[in-house]
Amino acid sequence: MEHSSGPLNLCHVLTKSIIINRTHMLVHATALSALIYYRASFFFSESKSRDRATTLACLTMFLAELGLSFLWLLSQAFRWRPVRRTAFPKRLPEDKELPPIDVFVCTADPDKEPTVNVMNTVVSAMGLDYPPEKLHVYLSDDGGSTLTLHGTREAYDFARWWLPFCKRYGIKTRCPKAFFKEEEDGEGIGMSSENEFGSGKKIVKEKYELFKERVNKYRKRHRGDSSHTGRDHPPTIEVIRGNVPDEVMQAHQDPMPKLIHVSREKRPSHHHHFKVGALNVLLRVSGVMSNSPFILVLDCDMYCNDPSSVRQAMFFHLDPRLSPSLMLVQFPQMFHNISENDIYDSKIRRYFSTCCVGMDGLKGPILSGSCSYIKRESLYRKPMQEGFDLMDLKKLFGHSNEFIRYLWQKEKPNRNTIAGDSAALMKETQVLTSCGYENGTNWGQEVGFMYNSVVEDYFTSFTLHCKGWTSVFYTPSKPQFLGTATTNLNDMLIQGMRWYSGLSRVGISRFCPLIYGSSRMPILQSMCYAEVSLLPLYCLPICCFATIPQICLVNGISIYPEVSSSYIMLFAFIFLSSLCKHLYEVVTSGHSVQTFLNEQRIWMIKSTTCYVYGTIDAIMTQIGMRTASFLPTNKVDDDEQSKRYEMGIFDFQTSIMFLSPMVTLVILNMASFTGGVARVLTLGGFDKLFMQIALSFFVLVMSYPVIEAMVLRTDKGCIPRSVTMLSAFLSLVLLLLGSSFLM
Ligand SMILES: O=c1ccn([C@@H]2O[C@H](COP(=O)(O)OP(=O)(O)O[C@H]3O[C@H](CO)[C@@H](O)[C@H](O)[C@H]3O)[C@@H](O)[C@H]2O)c(=O)[nH]1
Ligand SMILES: [Mn+2]
Repeated sequence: MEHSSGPLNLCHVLTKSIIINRTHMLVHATALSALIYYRASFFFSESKSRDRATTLACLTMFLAELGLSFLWLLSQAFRWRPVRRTAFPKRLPEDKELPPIDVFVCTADPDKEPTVNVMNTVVSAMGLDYPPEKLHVYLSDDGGSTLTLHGTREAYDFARWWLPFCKRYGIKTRCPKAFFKEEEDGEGIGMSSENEFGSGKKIVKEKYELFKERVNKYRKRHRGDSSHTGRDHPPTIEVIRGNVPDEVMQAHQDPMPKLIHVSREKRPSHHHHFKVGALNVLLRVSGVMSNSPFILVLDCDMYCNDPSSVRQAMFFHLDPRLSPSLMLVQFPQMFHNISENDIYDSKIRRYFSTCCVGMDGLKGPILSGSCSYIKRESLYRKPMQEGFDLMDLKKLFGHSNEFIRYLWQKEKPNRNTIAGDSAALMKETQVLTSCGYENGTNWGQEVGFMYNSVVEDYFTSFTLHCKGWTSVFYTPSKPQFLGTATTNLNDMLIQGMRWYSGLSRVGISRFCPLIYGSSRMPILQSMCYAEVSLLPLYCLPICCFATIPQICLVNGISIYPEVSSSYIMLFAFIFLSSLCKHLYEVVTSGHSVQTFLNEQRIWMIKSTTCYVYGTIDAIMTQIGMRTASFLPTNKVDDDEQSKRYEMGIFDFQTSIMFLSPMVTLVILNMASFTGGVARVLTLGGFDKLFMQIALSFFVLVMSYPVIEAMVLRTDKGCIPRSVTMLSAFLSLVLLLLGSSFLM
């Protein structure tokens, strides 16, 4: 479907990065081999100076070093062949040749996900720069809330004013909330309010305020009067027509994209599989309503910031060189509420600028759950797979003949675009959204988005990559989507715990990427998947590094080479080489040294909190002692917390479960650093203990915000005295236990 001569897009291999990365890999790997040789030879040498304590401590550290080296090795797959993509907008086919699109927006909890914000996402999706008759927006409401349904109707009414306004004046920011904020901040398109645009803007602003007011009024009036809950409700499907009768809207007869509200049936007796269950329901409902070959998946907070994203995705999906095996085009998740300092690494820079870019040069990035244009067919079968008989299809997809009839849209795309909500069609959708529909089928196992992990995005794209599909990562200069990032420690750690539990669950299951993936995809691609799923395992070496050298230091046990030995250079080199490489990656991705420090610190914090709990949770879920859970992340701002975040001040208002391990380790390092310095001053042995003193010092420098919140701060975000006392006690116990174990 190429329009004019030349391809729709190009993929550039980043040669300079490749040379630097591979050279660094070679040098660093050589140094690591030397370290392994040094440690191993220690155990095989016949030294008299070796006592039980030193052997035990050195053995544990050796295992920790091996663990770190293994994870480092896996992470090199991302650095092997990074690429960048460009596209040629002028070569895209004309509108009439473009395929239809279904947009899936998921929401679950009107308390944590404010309805007005969800509707902003919905309206921004309706505003995508695409022929309206080819665009269908499906909103999944997992909470089964009448507020969301009411809000959707109101949003549709508002969109009737908003979309023509955007079209008329070429407005690029089609999320109303973002548009009005830009205008307030003086970043808008800057026409005076005297002219036609000004009066048009005044009208839509009034309509927007009215829309917000009506939604909020409804929320107040109907709070708590619903007879059903988020876990127990019947299905409802509604093709939205708005609250205002059509004749009132005479002036706005422009064709509008279809908006469909879907709330699947949920019963306590049936596992609903959280977001991924909702996505599979949308897949079926849209399958009988519009059945578009491409699907944009959005979280309810991820609004479309650039209406052209859909066309940008088509540069790849319509490219005949890529298209036969291309399952998805992933845009980076970006966030509108990140402060300059970004103390919690809410941007997840490493993932989007190193991992995704690196995987793009292999078989393609992991699905990120949002901001991705997915090919419907990829969720149904392997690339180019033919030959199913009807019984096979029913076993895979369930008993709906209607759904199966429209399954292979490829032969005749767009044959079932919503003509109206005829009674028969509505009845069919009720069947498809019922909670028992999937019984005895292969939904979530063979077809659709995959169950078995709360990180459905990761696991779905893993299985699809295993089946031979590929994906593309594309980062245009303007952020295509903007979401709400977690900007306080508590939300970040809770979200992290869910992610790392879901990821480790895959890592420890039969789908472990290194085993299951390596025979089904190139080894480098499976290493990337493995690194992501085993990421929480960083907790093991990091917790060793934060305790063992320190306990040994207090006891005068040396576990590193002496300052006078040349081997100390080896340890120093490995330490500096990994820090420098990280710094290089941060700086070349356009970030500051401060970002580098923040990322290091957050990595340490996560390693001692959510990586640990995530792994424990995954193990318990795997052996059946727990059931998986997915509490939606809070998307409501707390003013005081937001202020602290903006100022770059850590907010430690979180549970004791997260605080105590972190604070315990910091206190242990404080104690060992002071004890160690006192020891070398009085008893000598600086030469032997220097590395351990330096390590404790490094941990303390990186943990400065924790120390400050413990010792100096008294505001609401500080670390409570009780936690400090408990942690001091725990670190004493740790020190005594460790010492007695070693002695
Ligand atoms: O039972 C549920 C729970 C959540 N959601 C929706 O899922 C989306 C993502 O949930 P959120 O709470 O924002 O989780 P995050 O951790 O921020 O989401 C990231 O991680 C998820 C995997 O854990 C991915 O699905 C997301 O796309 C990705 O942005 C939201 O729109 C929710 O409304 C549901 O529809 N049903
Ligand atoms: Mn989210």
